[in-house]
This record gives sequence, structure tokens and C-alpha cells, in this order.
Amino acid sequence: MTPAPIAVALDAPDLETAARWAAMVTPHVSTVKVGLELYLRYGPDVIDSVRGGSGVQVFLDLKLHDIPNTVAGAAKAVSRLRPAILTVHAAGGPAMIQAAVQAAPHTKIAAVTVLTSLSEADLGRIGLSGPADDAVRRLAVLSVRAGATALVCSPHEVAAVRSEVGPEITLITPGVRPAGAETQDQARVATPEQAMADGADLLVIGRPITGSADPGATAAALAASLRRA
Ligand SMILES: O=C(O)c1cc(=O)[nH]c(=O)n1[C@@H]1O[C@H](COP(=O)(O)O)[C@@H](O)[C@H]1O
Repeated sequence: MTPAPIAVALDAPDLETAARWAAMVTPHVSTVKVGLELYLRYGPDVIDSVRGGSGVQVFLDLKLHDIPNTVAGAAKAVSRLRPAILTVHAAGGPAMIQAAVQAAPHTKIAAVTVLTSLSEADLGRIGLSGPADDAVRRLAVLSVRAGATALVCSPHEVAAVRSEVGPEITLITPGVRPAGAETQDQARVATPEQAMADGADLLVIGRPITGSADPGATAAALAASLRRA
């Protein structure tokens, strides 16, 4: 069976746990995501540990955000690990995004628009007043013009972003919670079925899978529910 378009966020405190979660979920999902917690603790070796010899895609979520020259150097440094996807913050601006794209030609650069943990009240506090949708769409268009071939946004904006950027751009949505699950620190959330129906290509799901009693079974159940939807 084709693995489901889910990236499991391996936000684990140690490498053994992350590798165990990865082995449990990889039969069911297309992608595993390594984020700051694991990468800052273990460095580049973490990538091979979570790949574990399987064909799973690795999404390296470092959310780079710096001047173009620094981001280019960082993207080049990690591109030798051949991650399928690497994140940068769209707010770093077009020259920074372009620098990442040029430095890592074999990796899909995904621009993070507005973090899914931010509510509209939070956005007002950081000076982005108005609906989240407006900021997300603006950053999405700017990122694609700068060469990003993937975007990260919440499920709330994915339909609007799809209509702005067309079918070729990979839309990645964290902030995904199965019906009834706790939202935790996520503010703009929807169910996996809703996110897919609205145009997401890849769902990022962490704690609802990794915090469950059996991450493998939970990933399999989510994959099955997406196939039915
Ligand atoms: O770039 C990301 O993956 C990301 C962007 C965003 O706006 N929100 C967001 O939650 N993420 C990541 O997606 C994952 C969500 O994890 P859970 O909230 O546990 O499902 C975490 O690893 C976050 O770092």
C-alpha cells in the first residue's frame, strides 16, 4: 500500500526514541520530520538513524532565518545529507529564500509562512494585524516568486494558498489534530481529512501519533482514515 502523505514529527528528547518511532511509523507514512530538538542535540548523524535503511523521506525542519549569505551556507551544509525537504522562514524575505534554493538544489525548500501556534491575537501583538489568511497568502506568493517549491501553512489557509500558487507547489500543513484530540500549543488547527480536502499535499502530525500508546497503530489508523476520506 502507498504510504500516506503524513510527515511524523519526531520531536523526541533522545535518538533512541526517535529511531524507534521512525521504525514504527515508516511502513504507514511517506515522511519523517527531524526538527530542532533532535538536530541540535545529535547533529547530522540523526538523519541516518531515523532513515534506518528504509526508503522514507526525511524532512529536515530547521526553519532557517538569517541573512541570505548565512542561510546559503547553512543550506549548503545540510544539503549533503540529502533531506527531501528543508524549511526556512518566509519572513526572511525573497533574497534569503532564493539563497537557500540555490544552495540546496536537490532539496525542496519549504517556506514557513505563519507558525500554526500563533492566533490572530498573537499576530496583532507582533505587528501583523488583520486576518492570518492575508499574511499567509502574502508570504506564500513572495516565497514562490523567490523559488520555494513548498510552503508550510495551517489547514485554515491551505485552500486560499492553493488558489494563489496553483497545483505545482507542495503545501504542507502542521496544526493537524484528529477529531477530539487536544490542540496543545497549536492555535490554527483542523482534522487530517479537512486539511487534505482543502488541498494539503503533506500533513505534519507529531504528538497525536508519538504521544499515543502505540505510534505504529495510530499512524496506520490515520493513514487508513485518509484513504477512506
Ligand atoms: O515547519 C513545521 O513543521 C511547523 C510549522 C508550523 O507552523 N507549525 C508547526 O507545528 N510545525 C512543526 O510541526 C510539528 C507539529 O507537531 P505536533 O503539534 O506535535 O503535531 C512540530 O514539529 C512543529 O515544529
